[in-house]
Amino acid sequence: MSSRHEKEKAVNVQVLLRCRPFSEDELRNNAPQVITCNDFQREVAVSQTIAGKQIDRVFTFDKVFGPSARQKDLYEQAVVPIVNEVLEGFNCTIFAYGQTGTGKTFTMEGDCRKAKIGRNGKLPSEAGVIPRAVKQIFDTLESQNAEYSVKVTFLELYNEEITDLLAPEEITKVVLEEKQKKQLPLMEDGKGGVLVRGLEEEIVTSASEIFSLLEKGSLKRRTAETLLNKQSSRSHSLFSITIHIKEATPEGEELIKCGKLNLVDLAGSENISRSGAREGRAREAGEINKSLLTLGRVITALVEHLGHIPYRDSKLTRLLRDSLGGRTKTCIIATVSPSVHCLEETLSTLDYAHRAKNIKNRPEVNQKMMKSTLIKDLYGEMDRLKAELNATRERNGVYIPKERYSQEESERKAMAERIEQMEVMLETNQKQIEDLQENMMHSSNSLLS
Ligand SMILES: Nc1ncnc2c1ncn2[C@@H]1O[C@H](COP(=O)(O)OP(=O)(O)OP(=O)(O)O)[C@@H](O)[C@H]1O
Repeated sequence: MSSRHEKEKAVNVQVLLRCRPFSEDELRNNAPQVITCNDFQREVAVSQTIAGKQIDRVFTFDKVFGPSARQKDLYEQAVVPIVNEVLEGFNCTIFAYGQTGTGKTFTMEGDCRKAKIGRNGKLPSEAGVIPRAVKQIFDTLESQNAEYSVKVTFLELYNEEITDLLAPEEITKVVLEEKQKKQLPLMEDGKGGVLVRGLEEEIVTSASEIFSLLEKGSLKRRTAETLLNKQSSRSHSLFSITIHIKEATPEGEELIKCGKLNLVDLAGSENISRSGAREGRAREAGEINKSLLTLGRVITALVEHLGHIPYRDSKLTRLLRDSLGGRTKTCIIATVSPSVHCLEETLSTLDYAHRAKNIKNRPEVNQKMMKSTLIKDLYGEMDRLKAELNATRERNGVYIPKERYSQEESERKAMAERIEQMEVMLETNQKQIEDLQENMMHSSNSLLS
């Protein structure tokens, strides 16, 4: 009975396909088109000529957005319901997956510099999922006159190292290299999840505040890319928004509802096939994208119902474990190019995305917390931070308990006073010796004369 009930609650990961328009380069080279999208039928057809024969393959997805689909269309049809669920207290994740240059960043961010809200309160047409979600969240919260708090984190994962894109320090090569050595570690949070130790959590009060943080984070990402010779197509970025909303029960009890939205721009998917083909050499060159490979393995293990799911094998899958087979609602946006030049990668993206449709999650609304419980949790968090601070002191300097510090400090002061007294005594004694010597000189001179 309970297993049937469990099955009823299982929800498949939603998978959308977006095909971008031809780029200027592809148009100039008259690249033949091999992809045809039928948005209404939710189908994508791939035409290939193998040994003179035309072979068509058709894939069906939960939604299909062809080259003429606008940012607004994708957002309204696919993301608005997801953000509403976050506001209802669910955790939701949206991944962008696809070959480099197929529009993952365009879909997730759009052009961030142009994504600011204009004077009329509207976003520009090229704004992507992140700015639109931010706007929807604040518009809803403000229209509900709700008491709420919103906090965001923004991190980059490159070569299994986590960089905080919201950390405040100045961006110089030295600072960045120093940071590369001291990567933020992942820790179990004791509730079955993980947390990134030391990650900045920014409390924000308006959409425009988030836009400037995003801009700062993206700038930091680009600067690091140039200074450290990184390749952006090999890094993953994770932008998370956590919302707490206060509600009152009819009995007047205060409850806190919590929802979280994760927006993930993955590394270019061609990195998996390439690193897979030349795994040994790629690993040496630091080219292998362990997180992307493990993501693929986790998906395989989930859809083939293998006993062991290798979440712990990479940081990306540890961070997003709950989004893959867990209690989070998940959506994957797979991006492809229409051109023949990308055919091989396009087919691999389509196969991968199609397989991911079989992953089942069991979304559960987060339990509302009593305000007093939340405060208790926050005290717990403060204790944890204090312990971390102590640990940091221990590592970076000499840490001694306060009592011992006070005792040693008063001993040090007493000693300094004694030294001062002795210096005065020494000076007086020296003066007396000099006086005596002078007197002796006088006496012997007068005796001689
Ligand atoms: N749907 C679209 N409509 C118009 N232009 C698009 C679309 N998708 C992508 N582009 C354009 O294609 C180019 C490549 O897109 P983008 O940088 O988003 O790719 P990407 O998949 O994020 O690549 P990378 O993995 O290197 O980060 C950009 O110039 C972008 O503006």
